[in-house]
Amino acid sequence: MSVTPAKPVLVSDAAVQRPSREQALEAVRTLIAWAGDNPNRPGLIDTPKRVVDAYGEWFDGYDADAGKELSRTFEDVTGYDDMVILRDIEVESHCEHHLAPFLGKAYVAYLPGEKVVGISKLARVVEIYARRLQNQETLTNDIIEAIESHLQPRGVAVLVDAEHQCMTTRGVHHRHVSTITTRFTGAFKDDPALADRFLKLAKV
Ligand SMILES: Nc1nc2c(ncn2[C@@H]2O[C@H](COP(=O)(O)OP(=O)(O)OP(=O)(O)O)[C@@H](O)[C@H]2O)c(=O)[nH]1
Ligand SMILES: [Zn+2]
Repeated sequence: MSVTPAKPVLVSDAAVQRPSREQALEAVRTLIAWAGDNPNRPGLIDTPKRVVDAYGEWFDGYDADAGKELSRTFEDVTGYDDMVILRDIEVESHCEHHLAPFLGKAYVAYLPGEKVVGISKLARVVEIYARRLQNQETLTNDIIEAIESHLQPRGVAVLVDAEHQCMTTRGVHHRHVSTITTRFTGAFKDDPALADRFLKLAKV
């Protein structure tokens, strides 16, 4: 039996330790039986392993540090002082209420202060927070706060547009409803024309 060393969970709670891989496999077997099937039948025998590996991928944001991604900055941008905007960043996340996927796009802009960051790092920040359990509002806030605190820009704008499978495949069963969350800080918050330009450039 392979046992993964227990790591602390992100939100510190003395009563909660990250379980061993074997415990996670057992939990998936339990859910399969709860669904009404036999986890020992040939078609399902390797499923717990696949699900646990998939969880490792879907939730690898817990082991990543957005601050580290934003720590390598550049100062020589030859006087460029307008917003930098990334459109259509893929969001693949899971809601904390149902563990159901929510899929969509993020749009991230910032007005550089002294520091400019490599553009791929902004997409990495989105990915790190998306690969944790949260709701869309928290995802939006987490992205903003990471950029704010590590780059000290003149302002940040984030928009997330996503479809929640907990609304489409269960519960209310409303297809094609997208949820949009936005947050603006600094100059984007103070100047509605700037926020407007962000929305126009994002072409959401
Ligand atoms: N604000 C917000 N709500 C979310 C998000 N993801 C899922 N939800 C909602 O979370 C709510 C959970 O409501 P509950 O009444 O506790 O759970 P439920 O009985 O499964 O609700 P239904 O989905 O309506 O069947 C639902 O209304 C979901 O649509 C999110 O990112 N943000
Ligand atoms: Zn949900």
